[in-house]
Amino acid sequence: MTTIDLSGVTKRYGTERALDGLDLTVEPGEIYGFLGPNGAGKSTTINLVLDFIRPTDGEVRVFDLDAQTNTIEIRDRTGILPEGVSLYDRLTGRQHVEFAIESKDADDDPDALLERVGIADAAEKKAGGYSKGMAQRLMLATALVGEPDLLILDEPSTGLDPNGAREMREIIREENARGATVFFSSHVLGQVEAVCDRVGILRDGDLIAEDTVDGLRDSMPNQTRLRVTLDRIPDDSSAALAGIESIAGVSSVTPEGRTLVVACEDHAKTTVLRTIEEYDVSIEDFETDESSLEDLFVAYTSDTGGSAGVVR
Ligand SMILES: Nc1ncnc2c1ncn2[C@@H]1O[C@H](COP(=O)(O)OP(=O)(O)OP(=O)(O)O)[C@@H](O)[C@H]1O
Repeated sequence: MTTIDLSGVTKRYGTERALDGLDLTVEPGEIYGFLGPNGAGKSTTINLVLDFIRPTDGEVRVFDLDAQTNTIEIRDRTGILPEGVSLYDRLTGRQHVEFAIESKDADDDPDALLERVGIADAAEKKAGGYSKGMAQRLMLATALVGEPDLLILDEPSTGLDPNGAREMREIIREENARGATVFFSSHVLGQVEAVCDRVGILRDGDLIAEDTVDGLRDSMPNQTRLRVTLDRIPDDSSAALAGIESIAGVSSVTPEGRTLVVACEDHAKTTVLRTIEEYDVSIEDFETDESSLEDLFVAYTSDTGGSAGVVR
């Protein structure tokens, strides 16, 4: 059985093509991270899986069932954390969970679910008064109702503080250990890197890379991250950043106080160091480390970035 199977899926909105012949397979028991910049087509894919929208072309199957003809069974077996909050302001947290339990004909304990997502204290509070993070936690509680076979999480860390994001990762792992398949979309990469078995990178409606995080790293062996500490911030720091960013092989430059973090191909390292010194600053220290998924993501999805190619 395959949990999610899209084959040759194209979705057009008028003349806009959101997906372009997408083939995507998620196996049972996987935690699959679906990455892509804004507008890449992630939410469109999720909406197709749940039959909220229909493909212009191609086939969408979930649990080996046709997404269009077996929608109710698919939704019954799936827990969904949609992008953006959709709560009823006048209902309390517990009422939301109770409603989800009733709709799924499940027998979960609403208080246990609220406790699990860390908002037991706010069970009686109306959702209209929830903070963004609390709202996101409540939506997660409703997604967990009925021990779904598939959890679909669209940008799950939205609105969460670092603690909330860590707790979200723990819940994802627990759900997976129970047997759930997890499919989540994100452009926040730390989340994905920490929990995913496999990652697919979507760009302009096309899956441009798909592998384990380690596999993606191996496919770009020359990609490293350079941390350069300067004696001071250059006078014209934006010109310095632009100058470094324009070097061939550099995919991103991030200033962290007096330290510059540069994701680049190996061969560009010397040019990066030389270019930095042109801005009248001295390099106090530098170190290189293995590229993070974030660097790979930038390299894959930016027009200027590195030598990223298609690895599928
Ligand atoms: N209802 C719609 N009508 C017209 N165009 C749409 C509609 N929904 C999405 N699109 C377009 O389809 C493309 C893919 O959008 P989608 O929302 O799937 O991207 P995404 O990867 O989820 O982005 P984000 O990370 O910003 O949520 C975008 O170019 C978007 O403008």
